[in-house]
Amino acid sequence: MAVIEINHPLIQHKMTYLRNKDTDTKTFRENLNEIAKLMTYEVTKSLPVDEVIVETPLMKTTGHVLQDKAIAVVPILRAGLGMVDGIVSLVPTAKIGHIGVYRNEETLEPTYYYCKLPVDIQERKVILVDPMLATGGSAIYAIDYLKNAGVKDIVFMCLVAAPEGIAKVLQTHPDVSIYTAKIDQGLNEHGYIYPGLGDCGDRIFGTK
Ligand SMILES: O=P(O)(O)OC[C@H]1O[C@H](OP(=O)(O)OP(=O)(O)O)[C@H](O)[C@@H]1O
Ligand SMILES: O=c1cc[nH]c(=O)[nH]1
Ligand SMILES: [Mg+2]
Repeated sequence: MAVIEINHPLIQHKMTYLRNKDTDTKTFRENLNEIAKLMTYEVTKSLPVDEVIVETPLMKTTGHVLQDKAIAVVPILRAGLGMVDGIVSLVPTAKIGHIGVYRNEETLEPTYYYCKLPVDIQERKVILVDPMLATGGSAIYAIDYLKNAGVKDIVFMCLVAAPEGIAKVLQTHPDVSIYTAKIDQGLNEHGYIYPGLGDCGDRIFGTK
């Protein structure tokens, strides 16, 4: 499908705080969640709705509600967890799955370690989330896993994407749209996105 870079002043403002190496853990977490929330408005633009009758204090009228099995949010552990609250605070009907994948520091290959998905996930549009799209290895692994579980409709939401990772995902999964807050310049020799924001999982959880 496509890569959509969501340029919005509020997102740009908050991204600058995420990038700043001196931003403390609490502020980092708050901004990450707020950006995910702002991006959700864009990503959910085409969610299906059902027509219902609702009674106001004056009269009956028709309204619309999100279809019951509309979406599932699936964070790629750990850093994806930093986006979940912001998203589900806007979409209360969303179910949540988890896929644990970490990148081997030497080979940069994705290493799978955990997964739990809603039983009806194949009936839902899945918003797969991870703040960072670097080589694309983790995202591609997770998309493969979801497709093997029968999921048909997947979009990928991240905050910072390297051109290399975008190309890899679009090449292997052209049916998956990528929503990102920023397309950055590239990857350094350690597979980190530059200018980037460092190791996102470690900055969210203070593990380094
Ligand atoms: O596109 P890739 O080259 O796969 O890199 C991106 C992945 O790397 C980071 O996770 P990490 O492996 O550091 O695990 P963590 O989120 O638990 O820190 C990040 O959160 C992505 O999941
Ligand atoms: O820049 C990067 C690349 C991969 N994973 C991260 O957390 N940051
Ligand atoms: Mg990760």
